[in-house]
Amino acid sequence: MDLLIVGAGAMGRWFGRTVDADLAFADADPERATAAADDLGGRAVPLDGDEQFDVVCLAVPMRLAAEAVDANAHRATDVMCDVTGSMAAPVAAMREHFDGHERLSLHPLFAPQNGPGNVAAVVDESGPLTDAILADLDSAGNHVFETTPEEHDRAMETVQAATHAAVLSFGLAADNVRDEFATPVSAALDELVASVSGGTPRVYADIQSSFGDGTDRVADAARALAMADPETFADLYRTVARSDTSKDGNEHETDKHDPVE
Ligand SMILES: NC(=O)c1ccc[n+]([C@@H]2O[C@H](COP(=O)([O-])OP(=O)(O)OC[C@H]3O[C@@H](n4cnc5c(N)ncnc54)[C@H](O)[C@@H]3O)[C@@H](O)[C@H]2O)c1
Ligand SMILES: O=C(O)C(=O)C[C@]1(C(=O)O)C=C[C@@H](O)C=C1
Repeated sequence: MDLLIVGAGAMGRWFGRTVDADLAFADADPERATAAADDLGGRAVPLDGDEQFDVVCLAVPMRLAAEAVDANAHRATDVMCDVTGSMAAPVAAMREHFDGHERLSLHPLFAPQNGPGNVAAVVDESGPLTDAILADLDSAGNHVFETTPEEHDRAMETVQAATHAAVLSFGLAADNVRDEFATPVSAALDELVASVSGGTPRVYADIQSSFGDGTDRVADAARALAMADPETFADLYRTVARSDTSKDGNEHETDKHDPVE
């Protein structure tokens, strides 16, 4: 299969490394396309070209996903897919601009250096080439699971926006203290702060813009904990503990709304 990857950044490169295809890269910054093609083997092509490919995969920033579908649909013959991290907007745009062809939305739930891992997938219209892409992801050691755009985007409020807000607000609030004072809990949180703050700021800002309801819930919960008298604090603490126990009982939902009754 020949594959055009639009957006030659971290995720575009990950997709190019993972899928067995003849690669071409296009990017708003042509030097990035050339660098990715040189590193991974393939060629750089103009962003505004008309050459067609079996598969076009969009790896542009999330806020540009829908317009990138519109701008690039004419360059795909068989498959459009995206790895932009949101699903409702690109899937709707692919239905509008690439009706009657194979369509796939993928979200690798890890930074490239932490893969392989879980990959959420909306197989909106399947076919031989989407099957081949999914098989390549699987062969690379990823766990691909099917979801819907609605379920995915809702889950991102918890696993991305709320998670990042909790970790980053700890990073903002924490004082510098001597390492000897670290507890197992504070040390684990320090590691998470380092991991989350080691990414690309604009990627994390886009996640907040898209899924920020999760952050509002974290802010409300932190405020409730800060205002609580000892009895109320203990109630809130038990609410979290109960929900964690129910996870051990094989309930995998992590999204608990309205923690404050
Ligand atoms: N980095 C991660 O850990 C990660 C993991 C999973 C999903 N994602 C998602 O993947 C998307 C890309 O993230 P990334 O980390 O690769 O970002 P990145 O900044 O490394 O790469 C994005 C690339 O897109 C290019 N670009 C911007 N606008 C464009 C346009 N209109 N047309 C063509 N190219 C354009 C940029 O020049 C850049 O090279 C984001 O939406 C992000 O949420 C990121
Ligand atoms: O650093 C990691 O491995 C991540 O999980 C990165 C992370 C995240 O923190 O949610 C960042 C953006 C992606 O869309 C998916 C995963």
